[in-house]
Amino acid sequence: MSRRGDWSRLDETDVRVRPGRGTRPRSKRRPEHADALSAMVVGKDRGRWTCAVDGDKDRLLVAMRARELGRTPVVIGDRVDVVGDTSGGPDALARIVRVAERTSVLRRTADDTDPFERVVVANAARLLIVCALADPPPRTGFIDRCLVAAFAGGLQPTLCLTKADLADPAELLGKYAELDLPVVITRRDEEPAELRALIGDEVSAMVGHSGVGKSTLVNRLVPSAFRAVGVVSGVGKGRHTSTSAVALPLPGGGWIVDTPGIRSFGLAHIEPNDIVSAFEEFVEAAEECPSGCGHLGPPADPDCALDTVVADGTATPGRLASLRRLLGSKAGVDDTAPAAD
Ligand SMILES: Nc1nc2c(ncn2[C@@H]2O[C@H](COP(=O)(O)OP(=O)(O)OP(=O)(O)O)[C@@H](O)[C@H]2O)c(=O)[nH]1
Ligand SMILES: [Zn+2]
Repeated sequence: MSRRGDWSRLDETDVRVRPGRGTRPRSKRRPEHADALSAMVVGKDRGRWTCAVDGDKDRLLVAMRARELGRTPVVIGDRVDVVGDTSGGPDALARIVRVAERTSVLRRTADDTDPFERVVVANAARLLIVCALADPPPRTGFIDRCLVAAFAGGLQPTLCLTKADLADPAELLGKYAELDLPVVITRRDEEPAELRALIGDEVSAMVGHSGVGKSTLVNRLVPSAFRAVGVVSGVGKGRHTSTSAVALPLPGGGWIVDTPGIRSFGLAHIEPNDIVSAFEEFVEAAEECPSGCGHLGPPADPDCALDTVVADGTATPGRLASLRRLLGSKAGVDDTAPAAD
């Protein structure tokens, strides 16, 4: 199988033992592991994965990758099958034998230490884009790039605007009105009840620059008693020692995946049509575009058909402008990456 690009379509047939080289007879297939347990990966540290059996925060185990998995990446949020010592005891080590097809992916961008874009969170339903209304001032460039990563990766982007005691959200909201995004506005002296309800029992990934109030929010969402899960995986509070993402369990059954150390998102692989797909009313028109159309409109794409959707009244000019701003932000130079924390 070709590994790069194909991981999202993995199924159990991909973890068969490979046929021997040359004239050696085919090795027999591995047992199907009918007794495997299903689990969600909630932590990853130095070749060990912490998994929650059936997504239950009270049934944690630590696993290694089974040899038959080859180099299939296993990341936070992955749904995996585990076998072996699944007792979850202090010295118990289970084995991950299968990785389920992913429903969404969040990739971090390549950087100096690693030339490949890599998936950092799998299967998150939502991307919480945390942005302070002031101190630090909001950066729309960063928000736009997060939106592109979410739309292309199949996550529902959600704006989470913090520090509402310091500034009025109206101006910033105006810039995103046409995108129909869920928005929650928070401040540290208030319970984030609305955010809690939005997350529900699903997995949400969280991103934001340093200082926007992510920790403040997480502390409100995740009671300290629940925080122990992060410790098992060797991350959690002492996150300065690690840049791994970690999933923290919420009282409502959902999980929040903080992504410390992720400076920006991998957008290089994204095709314009991946973004257009998230804008239903433009999808059909995009098929009429010349091949390779970037959908930016004139002068870059003078024959782009998306303008016809506005001309016939199906979409507003503002909606197309918002879509094109996102398409443009993918192409733009990423000077919006938050500093490493
Ligand atoms: N005025 C005001 N300040 C806030 C609010 N939320 C957080 N802060 C402050 O903003 C600062 C940064 O908050 P953190 O929660 O540490 O931010 P963070 O995003 O986790 O930052 P890193 O830990 O650097 O990643 C702290 O001094 C908080 O007290 C808020 O709603 N209003
Ligand atoms: Zn086009």
